[in-house]
Amino acid sequence: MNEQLSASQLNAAGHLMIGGCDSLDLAQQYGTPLVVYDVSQIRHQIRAFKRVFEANQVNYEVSYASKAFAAIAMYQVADQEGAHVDVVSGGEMYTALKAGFPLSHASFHGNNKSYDELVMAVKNNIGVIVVDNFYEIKLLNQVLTELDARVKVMLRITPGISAHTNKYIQTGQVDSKFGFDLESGQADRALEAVLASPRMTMIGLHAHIGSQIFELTGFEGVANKLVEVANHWQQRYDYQAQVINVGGGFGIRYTKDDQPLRPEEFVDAIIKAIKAAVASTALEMPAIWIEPGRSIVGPAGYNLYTVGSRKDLPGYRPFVTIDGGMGDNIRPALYQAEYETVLARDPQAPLAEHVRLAGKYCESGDILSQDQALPKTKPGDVLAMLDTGAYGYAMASNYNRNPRPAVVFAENGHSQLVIERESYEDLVHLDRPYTEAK
Ligand SMILES: Cc1ncc(COP(=O)(O)O)c(C=O)c1O
Ligand SMILES: N[C@@H](CCCC[NH3+])C(=O)O
Repeated sequence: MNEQLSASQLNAAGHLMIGGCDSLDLAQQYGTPLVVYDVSQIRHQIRAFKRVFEANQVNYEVSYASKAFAAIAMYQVADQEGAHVDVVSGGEMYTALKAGFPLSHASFHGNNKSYDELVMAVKNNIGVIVVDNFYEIKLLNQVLTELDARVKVMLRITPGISAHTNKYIQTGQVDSKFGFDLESGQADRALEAVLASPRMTMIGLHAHIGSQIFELTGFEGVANKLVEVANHWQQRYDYQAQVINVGGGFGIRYTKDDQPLRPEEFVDAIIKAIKAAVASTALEMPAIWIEPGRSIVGPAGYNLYTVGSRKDLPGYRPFVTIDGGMGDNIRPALYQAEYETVLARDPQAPLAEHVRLAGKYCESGDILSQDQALPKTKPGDVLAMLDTGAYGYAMASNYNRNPRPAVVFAENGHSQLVIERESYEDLVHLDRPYTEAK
């Protein structure tokens, strides 16, 4: 059986179970394509992160990077688990507010926050704004003056560390579009500007080097770099950072070729690196914040699809086509991301062939998997793609005017629809007829 599944995930009939629910029943009840989250896996990972901090006796926040999957239900689960969240847009903030998530427990990120978004954040008592650039410092000062308000801020630093990951998801290299550069002195000037603002309370510094990272060295590098900056700021400006936020990026296992550490092992190493670095300075130990997205929701997510057409060509790997594709998961087309897929009614069935799993979109690049070993399949079979919970639904589109799938949360044998499937009516809801201009 696929190594990413455990025997406990099969029921007596041999079907794949997700959150204690039979995946075939879920496909039947809610239709496909369907995104299903095993909620207890989400909770389990948040708790595992918290335990590492507690074992190391440091103050902390586990800030769920909600861009990985944002929905009212997800913000509710984050809140139930006492997680902090990171939001990157007015839309994520709005969704969190609708979920009743206290924005005072959220950080607001982004390299081009708009005036309206800053107003929204400040009016709703955002916990902290992670300031990215000089334009934002000016705009935020303006907003704070107009609203006669104060806000906590952190500065996002570009640490000059290139993570070994797809270049589209690297963010820590010197010429990244995010954050203040250290070498050129931008970061110092940003600190001066923030300390000079009577309305901003500077609480700490942030860096994020990228996503789906497997090596510890990048994380240890960023930990050391942030302590070095904090130390420099204390010596030069008498400013003591209360928080060091190392971002997220902990890699997860998508296929058998991926052998990452457990997410909490990355964090343990980061905490130890920060503690050791701080011990060699006169700094007081700051709180450590992390911003995991993928590692919290990725492994908890499954995409269920129904098999339709098939194309066989002598000498070529066959195409097995499912009822979804790049509209519900752009990652294979965008990053050559790979996934494992199993036959939901019998993940243990002997593998019979290698196929290309094709999507239904009008695009040659719409291949979810270039080489997937599967048992013999037939139209109507349900396939379960594993570990799709991060940046799948979150990056879904309506390309070809295909409605986006439904999302279901499954836990302890119960399932609940948390995002409805889009209807054709939803697709035209915002359209307005055009009257020819004469
Ligand atoms: C600032 C920031 N924090 C956290 C994350 C979450 O990263 P990941 O989902 O890889 O944990 C990202 C995305 O890469 C990010 O840009
Ligand atoms: N969307 C990317 C990760 C980018 C994270 C955002 N900073 C992915 O699917 O891997």
